[in-house]
This record gives sequence, structure tokens and C-alpha cells, in this order.
Amino acid sequence: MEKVAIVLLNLGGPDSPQAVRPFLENLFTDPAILRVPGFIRPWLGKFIAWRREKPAQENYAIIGGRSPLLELTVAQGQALEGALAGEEGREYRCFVAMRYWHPFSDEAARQVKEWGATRVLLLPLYPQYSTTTTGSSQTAWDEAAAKIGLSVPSQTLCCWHSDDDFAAATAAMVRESLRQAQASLAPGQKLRVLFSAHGLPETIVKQGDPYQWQVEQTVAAVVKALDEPGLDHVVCYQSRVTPQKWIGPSTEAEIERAAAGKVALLVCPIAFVSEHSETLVELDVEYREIADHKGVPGYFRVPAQNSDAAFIASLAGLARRTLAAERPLCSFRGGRQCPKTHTDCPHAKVRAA
Ligand SMILES: C=CC1=C(C)c2cc3[nH]c(cc4nc(cc5[nH]c(cc1n2)c(C)c5CCC(=O)O)C(CCC(=O)O)=C4C)c(C)c3C=C
Ligand SMILES: [Fe+2]
Ligand SMILES: [Fe+2]
Repeated sequence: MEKVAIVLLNLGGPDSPQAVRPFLENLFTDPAILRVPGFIRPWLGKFIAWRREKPAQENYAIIGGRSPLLELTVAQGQALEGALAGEEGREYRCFVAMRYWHPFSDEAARQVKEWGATRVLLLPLYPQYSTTTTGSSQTAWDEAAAKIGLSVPSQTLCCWHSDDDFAAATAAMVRESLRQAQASLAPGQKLRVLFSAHGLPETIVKQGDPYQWQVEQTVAAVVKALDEPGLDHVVCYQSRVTPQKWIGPSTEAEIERAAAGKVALLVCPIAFVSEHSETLVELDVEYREIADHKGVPGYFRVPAQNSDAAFIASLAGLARRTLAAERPLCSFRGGRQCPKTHTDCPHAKVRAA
């Protein structure tokens, strides 16, 4: 019997107000996030975390003082186990490895070893590859696996930005939200879909990160699956947290543009597949307030995928095809071949500057 451990890689989030500061310290001392010389990073990272603690705590306070990410990721794992169950000769078990808060990679690697996995599939819950997310998690996993002495064959499902089934599952959710939004708007009211992705400092994209290009591929695939001729839509970026220039247009700028044009908005989070502080607070509270204040004639949001059955089925298909090597395998396996630019991956392309 083959025992396949599917390790869900995710960001993690604080589980109490006291955890916000150490969570932020873990995030801002990650070399994939804070790209400054190593001797400055611990000091600068801790300083930025100290500065960010209060606003972040205030955000988490709105959703009960903690991130919902762990529960939602565990539920996705259970649903995925259900979708993969019953295969002859193979048993699947899902594990969760968070990058910046518990359970960390070494906790997950220990569990995988104890379970007696004969094979590992790393499944990042980020549809698009970024050196700051999947790349960073892969590095952390490799270090943890080496430390724990877990040495079974391992594959990484590095990115799935334009997978047909993922795009169809997302499009079905957008279609349902479009229908609800249109039903509550006055006849003839113009509506635009904002596909809002987490932003990234522009320098990181210039260094070869394929994230922005992959976000655009996701949006193109979802719009194609939606099949709504003439759909007014735009890709934009939210959650800027450092003073550098981040990729744009920003979601806030798009809200202002919609207000000026008297266009209603349906906002669809496109780079993260669970609800979290940036959907529940930034999109649902902060941006909604801006939209109301500026006079946007309607503001709606598409829910995140969470454990939506069609979405989970798309992950199951991706996992099966990757294990069977039917899906073009990314050269980014084991974190050794293209950890920096990821450019030699067959399904990653750096966006032209
Ligand atoms: C330079 C800083 C950051 C980069 C680069 C970055 C990239 C990045 N992040 C996500 C997804 C999430 N990030 C989340 C929280 C979060 N991210 C940063 C900073 C950067 N992220 C901070 C400081 C925080 C903490 C919250 C805050 O201070 O406001 C989350 C939410 C986690 C939760 O709610 O539990 C997600 C999700 C992506 C996809 C990405 C790059 C592509
Ligand atoms: Fe982030
Ligand atoms: Fe890839």
C-alpha cells in the first residue's frame, strides 16, 4: 500500500492577540520577504513587526482576535482526503505546514514521518507561484524534512494558476455572486468585477518573480470559463504593507475609479483560496467603507473557495495528475533547481517589465 502524505502549505495566522507580534516577526525576518543583507534583517524585521503590531491587532480584533486560516486549511485537508478516498493500493492523508505560525513545517514533517508516508506531495494553497509564498514555504519544508530525517520521494505541485477545473470552480462562484449582485441593482446599472490579488513589491517582480504574470493567467482563465461576453473586469492588487512601490493598480485606486464612473463593484479575491484577515477585514470592512464614502453605487464580494466541493475536486484532480506525472511537472522540485527566479518552470513565466 502506497501512503501519500499531501502537505498543504499555507501562510498561517496568529491564533491570539499575543501571537500577532511573533507571527509578524517570523514574517518580516523571512529572507524571501525582507530582502536586505542578513546582518540587518533580524533587527529591521523586528522593528517593522513592532510598528505593524497594533494595526494588525486591530484588524484581527474585528474577526475575533485571531486568524481563521488554520481551521479553514484543516477543513480543506479533510475535504480533500474525502475526495481522494477509495483509490485501490493508495492511502492519502493531508497534513498542514504553515510558514509563519503553528503548525510549522517541522511539526508537519514529524507527523508525516510518524504516519509512515512512502511518498510526499507538497500542495501550496496559493494558486500562483511567488518566491515570497510557495518558494519560501518550500525552503522551510526542505529544511524541516532534512532536520527530521524524512527522506521519502517528494513532489511539489508548484502552481496551478490556470488549471481548467480550478478556473471553472472559481467561475461558478463568481457567476453566482454576479447573479445576486445584478438582482439587487437597479436595471441598467453598470457593474465591474475587480479581481483583487495580494500585492507584491515591484522590485520582487523585477527580480524574476512570476506571481503577477500568473495572477493575470488566472483571471484570463476564470473570465474564459465565465463566458459572459462584454464582462467589465480588471485585475488589481491589495494589502500593501511597506513604503516601497508595489505592483498596481491598487484595489483602492480601482474603487475610486468606479466611484467616478458610477459603476457598481463585485470584488473577487483571486490569489488566496480561504477567507482571512484581508478578505474579512480589508475587503469586507475597510474597502466597503471607502466604496460607500466615495459613492460607489453597489459593493459586493465573491466568497473565497474554502471547502467548496468543485474547488476541492479540482485540487484532487491536480494531486492525482501530478502523482501520475500526467501534468507537466515543474522543475521546481525540492527547492534546489530554480529557487530564486523559478524561470525554468514550464508553467511559470516572468511578466515582461
Ligand atoms: C512585504 C510584505 C509582504 C509580502 C511580500 C506578502 C506577500 C504575500 N502575502 C500573501 C498572503 C497573505 N498575507 C497575509 C498577511 C500578511 N502579509 C503581510 C506582508 C506581506 N505579504 C503581513 C504584514 C501580513 C499580516 C497581516 C497584517 O499585518 O495586515 C495573509 C493573511 C493571514 C491571515 O489573515 O491569517 C495572507 C493570506 C500572498 C498571497 C503574498 C504574495 C503573493
Ligand atoms: Fe501577505
Ligand atoms: Fe511550476
